[in-house]
Amino acid sequence: MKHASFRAAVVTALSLAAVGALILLLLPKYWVFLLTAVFITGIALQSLGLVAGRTGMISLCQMSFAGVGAWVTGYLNVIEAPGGLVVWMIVGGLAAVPVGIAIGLPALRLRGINLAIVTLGFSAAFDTVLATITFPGQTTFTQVVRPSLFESDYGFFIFVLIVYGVIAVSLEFVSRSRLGASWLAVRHSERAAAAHGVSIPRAKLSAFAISAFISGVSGGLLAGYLGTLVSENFSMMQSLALFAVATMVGAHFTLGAVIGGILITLFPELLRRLNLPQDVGNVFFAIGAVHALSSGETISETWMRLGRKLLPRRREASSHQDAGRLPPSAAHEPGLALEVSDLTVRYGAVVALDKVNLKVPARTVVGLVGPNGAGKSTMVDAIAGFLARYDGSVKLNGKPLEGLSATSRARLGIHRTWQTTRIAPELSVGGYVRLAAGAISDDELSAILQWFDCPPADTPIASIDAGTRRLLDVAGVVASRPPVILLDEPAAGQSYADAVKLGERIAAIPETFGSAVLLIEHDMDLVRRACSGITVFDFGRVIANGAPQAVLAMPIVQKAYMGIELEEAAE
Ligand SMILES: Nc1ncnc2c1ncn2[C@@H]1O[C@H](COP(=O)(O)OP(=O)(O)OP(=O)(O)O)[C@@H](O)[C@H]1O
Repeated sequence: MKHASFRAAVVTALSLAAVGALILLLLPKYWVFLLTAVFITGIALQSLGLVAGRTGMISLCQMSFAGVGAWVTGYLNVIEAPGGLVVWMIVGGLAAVPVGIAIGLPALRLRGINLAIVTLGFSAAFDTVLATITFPGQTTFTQVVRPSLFESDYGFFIFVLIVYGVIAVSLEFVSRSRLGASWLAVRHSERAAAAHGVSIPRAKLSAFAISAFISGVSGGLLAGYLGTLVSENFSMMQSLALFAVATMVGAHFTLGAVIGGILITLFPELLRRLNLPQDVGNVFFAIGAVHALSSGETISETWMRLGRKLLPRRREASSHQDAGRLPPSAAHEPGLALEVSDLTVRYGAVVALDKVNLKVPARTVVGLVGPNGAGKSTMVDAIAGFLARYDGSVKLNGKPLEGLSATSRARLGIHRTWQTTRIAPELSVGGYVRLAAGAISDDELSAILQWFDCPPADTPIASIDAGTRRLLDVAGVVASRPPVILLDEPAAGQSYADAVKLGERIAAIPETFGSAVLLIEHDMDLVRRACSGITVFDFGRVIANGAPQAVLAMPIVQKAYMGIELEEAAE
């Protein structure tokens, strides 16, 4: 994993160095000056790509964060604070962080259009404030002093390119870390992210904070680039145009941020040469954004897809390394791992669970079966903390869980899978297992993936089929070796042979990893193979409980589950 981050970082740094050298060698000063703006805009786009592209939150006030950074940089320049532009723009970026967190707070509750309105409102308010207080040095025409090493336009281009590279490389590392994986997981499914113990508030606020910092730095760079600034540089319209371009190009890709920077900077230049009004650019950006949203593909993704077709095929996803060693079996408390007492759940008038009791001893696999609508998934939701309220109690190793969120329950040791997988397709196989399992060595990761017949760690999840994703879902929760694992129909979509194999694997989980498993399944062969005990639900009540063979032979179970009439079953 670290190697992949390092490789990506080196590729990014070398590409930027090569592009920078070509620009400096081949282009006249005017174009170098314009391209400096491309990379400054690219930095602002990277910041928006983080919050919108990676984490899935709409931010229509990104240029306001840049405005905060620029204002602070301008102020430090006017008072001749020590450190010069490098320090000023970092301080400017840091000043934007609390603003980013303040804007991120509504994002904890709001999504989509509601979050868009809040961020747009902030942008409009910031416009007014900036127009009133004006930029430091604006009225006295005090130029922001550039670093002495990078004073000329050529020098400042190199300076901006270095800052762009440092931010792009840092984002490469962060995006491959657990924090980066948690942003993608939150974007894809907040519930699934919480089930892995991801703190949704922390993921969202960290995305806003880091994004505001980067945007603030871009504002500081703009101050050094232009010398003096006016409030129009950071207006609401600028934020809207930035968002439209970020959506169109896919600003969370390094390539996308550069393409977006080129569009925003050079399109107005083209329009000026064609004697067309500048506003035409915004119309073009809006159409591009709508196209990207409706086609589901950004310009970067289109280019990368075409690149993959045109360029000679890289070797297919690597095969597994030599089998590593599985992590040791976890030593969880003996006794009852999970105890559910008198659990009642109502959805309005529907009583989904009615005073249900269930026990899962440590290091065992217990099956939970019943016809469709019997209440099995509701049971998993209640145990894992995904229901707003229920009556009764759920205990993990004897400790009541009432009042704890899904994230807290996951951190205490209840991990679950879902009936339909909710794995972020942008992650790699290894990235997903690390998100689900936390600290795990490369060897252990490889061994677990092999144990479940999952593809190697560097395989992109987008390239694997639905059945394999379900296996990966199970591998992720098992790799974390929690006291209790809840598997919701893991064999759905698997072939008979694969389901048999999966049953054997699930039966071996307690011995191999130390976890207890509550298994919901309709495949009775798998249940017989994997479980030491089963509980049968019908209409939200427990109708039978005991050893699999005996319970599945009960007439009441056969009638409820398989539709066999009592009389027939009794014969
Ligand atoms: N969000 C909801 N709002 C209202 N009713 C619900 C909701 N979720 C489940 N129900 C109802 O609660 C009952 C139990 O549903 P649940 O999904 O838990 O059953 P299940 O045993 O998991 O079924 P399946 O095997 O089809 O997944 C059903 O009558 C269902 O219609």
